[in-house]
Parts: sequence; C-alpha cells; structure tokens
Amino acid sequence: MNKHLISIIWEDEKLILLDQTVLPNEVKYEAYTTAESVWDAIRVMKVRGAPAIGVSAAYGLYLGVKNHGGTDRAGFLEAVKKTSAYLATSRPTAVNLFWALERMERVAEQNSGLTVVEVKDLLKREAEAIHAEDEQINRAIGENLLTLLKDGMGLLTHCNAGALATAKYGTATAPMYLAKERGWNFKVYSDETRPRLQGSTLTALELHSAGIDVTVITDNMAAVVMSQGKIDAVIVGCDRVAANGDTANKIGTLGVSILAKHYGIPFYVAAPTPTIDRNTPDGAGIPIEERDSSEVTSLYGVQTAPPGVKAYNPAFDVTPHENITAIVTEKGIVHAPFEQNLAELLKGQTI
Ligand SMILES: CSC[C@@H](O)[C@@H](O)C(=O)COP(=O)(O)O
Repeated sequence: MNKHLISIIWEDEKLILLDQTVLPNEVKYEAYTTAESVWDAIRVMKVRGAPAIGVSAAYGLYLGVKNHGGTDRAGFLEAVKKTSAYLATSRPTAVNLFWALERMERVAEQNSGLTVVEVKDLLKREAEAIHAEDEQINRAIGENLLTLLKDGMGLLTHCNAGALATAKYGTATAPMYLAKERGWNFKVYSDETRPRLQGSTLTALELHSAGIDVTVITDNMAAVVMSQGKIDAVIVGCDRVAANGDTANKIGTLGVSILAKHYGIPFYVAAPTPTIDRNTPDGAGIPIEERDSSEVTSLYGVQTAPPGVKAYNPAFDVTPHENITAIVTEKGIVHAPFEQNLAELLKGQTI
C-alpha cells in the first residue's frame, strides 16, 4: 500500500485522518483533537468504511475525555458515556462504530476503581489496540479468502472495503494485496459506486497505486462483465452482518449479489467479527442511513438532475443471506446455515 494512503494515523495525541472526500485528486491529512471534530469527520465521510469509523470513534472518545478535569471517578465515567453516546450519532449503519464505543465504555466501567488519570491512559491504549487489531484481522481475512481463490481470477468488488476503509489491507481487498505479495495476478473490476464513487475514487486509487490490475466500471456494467465471463468471484465488505447472515453494505451490493446468483458466480462477504451484530436477528432490523438527496442530484457541486426534483438516497442495502456463498471472517469461513454457523464461530466472544 502506498505510504501516502494510510487512512488513520495516531501521533502525538492527535488523530490524523486522510481526507477521503478529496481523493484521488488531493492527498490531504488533517489533525483532530476533539470528539466534535471526529464526529464531523465521520459524518461528512472524510473517514469512512466500517472498521475505520470504529477506530476513529475510539480515538474520538479518548480525545473527548482526556481533558476532563477533576478526580471524581463517577463524574469521569459519566463523561465517557456522554461522549460515547454523542459519537454514536455520527452514522447509523456500520456496527463497528457502536462496537468500538462499547469496548471503550467497558474499559472505563471495569476499571472504575482506578484513578481518572489511570483510566484515561487505559482508554488511549484501548483505542490503540482496536486500531492495531484491525490490521491483524484484515490480514487473516485475506489469508482465508485466498483459500477460495486462484491465481489469474477475475474479481469484482463494490464500494471501498479497502485499506482506506480500515487500518491496513482492507477486508475485501486483503486477498488482492496478499496475492500481490505472492506474485499472483488477479484482474480486479471495481464498481464506480454512485453516488459517492468510493469504487472509482478510493478502491481504484489504492489498488492502482499498489500495482494491482484494476479496471473501473460504472455500476450498470457489472452485468455485462459477468455475462462475458470476466468475473470468477465477487468480494464485498460489509457494514453490519445480522445474526442470520443478512448483510448490509454499500447501496448497490444487493443488485450485485442478484447478478452473481444469476450468473452462478460465488459471492463472498469479507467480514471482520466486530461487524457481526448478534443483537440484530435479520436484515430488516439493520438501520439504513439515508443521506442528503443532493448526493444523487449533483456530482462534485454540478447539478445533474433538474433543480427541485425528488431524489432518494439510501446509503446501504441489505443482501439476503440466500445470495451469499460464504462470509469470510478472520476466524474462519462461514457457509450456510449462517445463523447456526455464525453463532458457533462467535461462541464465547463477549463483545
Ligand atoms: C471494510 S469497509 C466495509 C464497508 O464499510 C464498505 O463496503 C462500505 O459500505 C463503506 O460505506 P461508506 O458509506 O463509504 O462508509
């Protein structure tokens, strides 16, 4: 991965984020030192992608309480909960946000016997751990995905479940980076992914700059490349996997899954276990973010639909588990029956 394209850096008590809204034209890093500014970076998608949102929120929580004055432990715990609840309102669909915040809150709760200064330090270390673990998780997902793939295959991906969406490697892109290390050559097709263009501005950028063979297509070309036999497997990321395997991911993923089923192409979901939400029984319970309609009616500030026309902009859709060939986690590959096999995979995991 190009060193200039690291999405999250923690340095000198500052969260440094690569502004993903100006890629691929500009590589701009900004430093964040408050929970409010981190909330805003998540909301406007300067940082985006489920794991990256979780990591950023964890640092945001620490930044939000690190200057809390006084030594009153109950007051400090209250501040942690308040900051966590606030950061949780930044975006609704990626469960990693809530998972990371809950993990941070637990550290404060379970160590309430320590001094405020000590708990602050533990919170910082927990955010750093969440950040570091994400890289290991993604590498393991990549290794597991590689067992399902062969050198020379054509792969299709949607949105950006890449290194930019995570600490490193990405989830859906992890096997692509690992294959490159091994001298394998995949031919990757990246859906452009309207309305925010994560596929062309982010996935194509990071794969292309890593020397991986990537071809951008507009979303409405996925069917034709499949019909031409160019795609051997689809690999996508996820924002939340329900207990029965139904998977929320970037808008358009549902359509890609239907196409893959039609053409008999395996459809793999790359899923870190923190993205699996055992408290949501099925896809109908996953909150779907609806973003401003201007994302649909304009592109880079240029109006592309009649002013005043209605537009609908759900940011995610849910792929039913029937369309999924396998959910590939860092702990192993899960096939149907998903409900049973996901529960088995996560047995004993507390959070
Ligand atoms: C490893 S990232 C997985 C998902 O978060 C990704 O595919 C996606 O849908 C990102 O949506 P975004 O709206 O860009 O945050």
